[in-house]
Amino acid sequence: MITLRNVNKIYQTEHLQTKALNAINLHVEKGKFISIMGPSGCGKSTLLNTIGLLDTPTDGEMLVDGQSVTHLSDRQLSQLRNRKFGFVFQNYHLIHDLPVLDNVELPLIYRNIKTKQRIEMAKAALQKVGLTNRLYHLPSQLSGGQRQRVAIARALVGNPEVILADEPTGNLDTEMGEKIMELLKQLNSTDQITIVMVTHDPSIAGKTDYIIRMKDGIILQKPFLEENSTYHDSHLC
Ligand SMILES: Nc1ncnc2c1ncn2[C@@H]1O[C@H](COP(=O)(O)OP(=O)(O)OP(=O)(O)O)[C@@H](O)[C@H]1O
Repeated sequence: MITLRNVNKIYQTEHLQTKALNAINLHVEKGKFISIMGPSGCGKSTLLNTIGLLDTPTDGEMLVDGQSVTHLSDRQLSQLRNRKFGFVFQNYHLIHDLPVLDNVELPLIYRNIKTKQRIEMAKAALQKVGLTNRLYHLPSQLSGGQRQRVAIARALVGNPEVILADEPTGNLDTEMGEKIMELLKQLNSTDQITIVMVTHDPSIAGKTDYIIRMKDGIILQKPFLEENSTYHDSHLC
């Protein structure tokens, strides 16, 4: 579904050059739930944002459904991004003065969907995350776990094939984190949504199909699950 071939990402500031991604080869297969782990600054978010077409590689090739995206215009990239991906962040990224329903509707406004249909789609997404009783609450009137559910509903509302989640349980206590993880697992297994998730929590990562371990911009280790199978080799080119 998504393939990175020899992808590098170099950030250049006035005093420092950082190789955030160093010759990354990776294939994300449809329907999988993958986690990315590694120390702070090793390139996890950069990798996630590159997969989601939010960051552009410095060089290397990226394919989405077998088509190279390397030479797409910004407009083509943002259309593909909006259609294909839903994003979930550690800090929820909700708009504070908009009620839950309006927050979830937002991505549909960019698709020129009419109001009535937008409301129906947003309500359906909120039903999937179990929040139909909070449609008109403001984010400040919700718990952390509920805010993350709203953010997941917003990611789901456009029917994405892939959810990219950057530490979705990072601000939640263990119990809430596990509930969010159950929800993501359910979306993966029932709705066949591919999920790539950055996490620092080994117990959360252990519930995913496989773990990509990074250090200094490099994919360090092939997935530890099924250590002796050929399965992982087909995922990491
Ligand atoms: N916009 C930027 N400009 C310059 N350097 C950057 C930029 N974004 C990231 N970096 C650098 O690239 C490296 C990788 O950053 P990234 O955010 O991907 O790491 P991470 O593994 O997600 O870290 P954390 O776990 O702390 O969130 C870091 O050394 C960081 O300082």
